[in-house]
Amino acid sequence: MNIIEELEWRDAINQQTDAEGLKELVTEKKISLYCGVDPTGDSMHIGHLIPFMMMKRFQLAGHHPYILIGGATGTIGDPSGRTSERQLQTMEQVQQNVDALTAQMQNLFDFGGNDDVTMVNNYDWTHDLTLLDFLRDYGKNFNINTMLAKDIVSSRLDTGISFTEFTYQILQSMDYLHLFKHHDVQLQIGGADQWGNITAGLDLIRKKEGSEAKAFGLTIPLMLKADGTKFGKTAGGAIWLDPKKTTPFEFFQFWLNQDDRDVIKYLKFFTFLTQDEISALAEKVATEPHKREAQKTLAREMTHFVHGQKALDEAEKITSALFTGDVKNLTADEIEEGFKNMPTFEAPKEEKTSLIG
Ligand SMILES: N[C@@H](Cc1ccc(O)cc1)C(=O)O
Repeated sequence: MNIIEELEWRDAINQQTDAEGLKELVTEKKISLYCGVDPTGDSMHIGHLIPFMMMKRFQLAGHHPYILIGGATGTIGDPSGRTSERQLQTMEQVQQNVDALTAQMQNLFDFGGNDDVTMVNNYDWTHDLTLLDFLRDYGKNFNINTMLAKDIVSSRLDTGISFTEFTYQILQSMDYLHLFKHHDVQLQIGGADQWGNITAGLDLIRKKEGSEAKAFGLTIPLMLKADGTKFGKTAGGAIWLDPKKTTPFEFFQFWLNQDDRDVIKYLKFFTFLTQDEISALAEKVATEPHKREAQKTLAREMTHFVHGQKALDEAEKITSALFTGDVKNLTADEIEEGFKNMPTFEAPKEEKTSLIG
């Protein structure tokens, strides 16, 4: 199974520009690929994590990921998936967020250690570009009609979109061109809402580098829950990677409480477990669902990946102490945290049948 076939098995592909071509390329050679994130906040949440988990899969298969932090694009703001204009952040805010996200990425990928990963910031090749060069070298290759037809823009035509946000797709396209030319990056991946930006980049590459240029795009599906509610959000808000915003115990509980109907989908999508390991867990969901083996494995794998072994041990310790009621070895803080984050189970509603009438 090559990496693309593996992603297909994991149901992790939404759209691809040339499925056969990409399969051929990844079997032929080790490629470089990239995915970007904008520093719009000081922490990623689990939604952001998804494309980077896919990058990690490529890396484990021997390919070379480039992680792009959008120090430039973050000063503009991607209009994708939004119904209204963003408020601009100050340059200082953007820089603080770049630092915070860089540190988080360093936790997930082992830079300078075993992981073969490169981190780049698009501010580096964007900040000294003059307005005239921008218009002559890049703007000239973008057709307004094509730009208007992209979902990102067309969905905003009623409410309005500034020239600044309208231009965002050009900035992201410049990144792909830059990485293609200077680092031989041949694939960009992103969430489902990135399709318009990714294909804009491919058009630019073909215009500047020739129609034969071998570059590809791939998006990852939007995660849906079986009960129809939004994945990754709880009553308390998003599930953050920053342990100060979502504690490792809360993070662990989030995964532990997934529905039987979703858990196998998430194991495939989020963990690095093999096909055989996941089939064995699917069997357990079917035969002994009360043991919640699949959920426990999901919670362990994810907490370990994001927070490491020590935090996982701690989360498991609080969970099992609360479960058995044996809390004497917990500190007051641990007990308080446990209770604060205890899942609330809704009692099944009794059917009321009226005896009269
Ligand atoms: N637009 C992407 C982030 C990004 C920025 C620059 C890029 O070159 C690529 C991706 C997002 O909002 O998720």
